[in-house]
Amino acid sequence: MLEVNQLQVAYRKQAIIPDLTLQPLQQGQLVSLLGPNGSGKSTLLKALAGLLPLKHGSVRLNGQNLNKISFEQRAQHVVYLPQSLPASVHLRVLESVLVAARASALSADAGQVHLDQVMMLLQRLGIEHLSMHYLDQLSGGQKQLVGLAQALIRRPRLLLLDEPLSALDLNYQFHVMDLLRQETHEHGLITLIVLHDLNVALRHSDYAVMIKGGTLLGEGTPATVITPAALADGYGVETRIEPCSRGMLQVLIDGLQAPVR
Ligand SMILES: Nc1ncnc2c1ncn2[C@@H]1O[C@H](COP(=O)(O)OP(=O)(O)OP(=O)(O)O)[C@@H](O)[C@H]1O
Repeated sequence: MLEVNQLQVAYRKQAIIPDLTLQPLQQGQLVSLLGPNGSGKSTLLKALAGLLPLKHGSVRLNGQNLNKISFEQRAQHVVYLPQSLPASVHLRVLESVLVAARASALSADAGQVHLDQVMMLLQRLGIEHLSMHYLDQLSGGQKQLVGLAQALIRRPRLLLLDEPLSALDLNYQFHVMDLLRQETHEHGLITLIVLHDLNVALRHSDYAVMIKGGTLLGEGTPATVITPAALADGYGVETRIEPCSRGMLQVLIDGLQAPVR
C-alpha cells in the first residue's frame, strides 16, 4: 500500500502542497489524480517519485519509507512518466524499451528482459508495427505510447503517470486505460494517473483523489469524488452527473463560473 502522510512540498519558499494526507492507496488500484490547472498534481507526482525534496511528511510504499532509500532502490519500485514526451533520441523503439527495462534493474540478472516480452507489450499497446522505427521519427501520440511501454516493462510497484493520454486519440485513450487497469489488477501495482478528462476517470478508475491548491478536495470511489459540488468548487463548472443509456456515469456541463484560481 502507499501511505502519504502530512506531505509538504515547496518550490523555494512557495508551498505548493501545504499539508497533504491521503487514505492509504491499495495494491491493484488504478487511482485518478484530478484537479484544475496549477493545483499541484505534477508536483505531487514528482514528490512521490523522489524528484522533489519533501519539506515535511513521509511517503511509505508497503511500509518502506521512500525518503530513506537510495535513488537506485527507489527506481526499482517506482516508475514516473512525466507530462512531456520522451526525449527524441535516435534509438529504435525496441531498443529504447529494452534500455528502460535494464535501467531500473540493480543486478545484471534482474535486467534480463527478453525481446519477446517487449514485443508482446508493444503488441498489447498496439504499436508492434513501430518496433524498428526511430523515436525521433514518431508522432506525438506514438511517442506517448512508447513512453508507456518503457514504464510498463519495468513492472514497478508504484506507477506514476502524468497525463499519459494527452496526445492520444479516442480509440487509444480507451485502449490504454483498459490495459493500465488490467496491468494494475493483474500485477498488484498502485497506478496513480493524472487525468483532465473526468469521464475517463469515472469510467476507468477504481479510486480518485481530487486536489486544489495542493489541498485535498475529495478522495474515494470516482462517483463519490466527481460530484457537481466538487466540480463547482474545484473547477468552477456547473455540471450534472447522469448515467448514460448504458448506465455509465458521465459529466454534462451546464455552464461556467468565473475561472477558478
Ligand atoms: N519549477 C517550478 N518552480 C516554481 N513553481 C513551480 C514550478 N513548477 C510548478 N510550479 C508552480 O506550482 C504550482 C503547481 O504546479 P503543477 O505543475 O504541480 O500543477 P498541475 O496541477 O500539475 O497543473 P496542470 O494541470 O496545469 O499540469 C503552479 O502554481 C506552478 O506555477
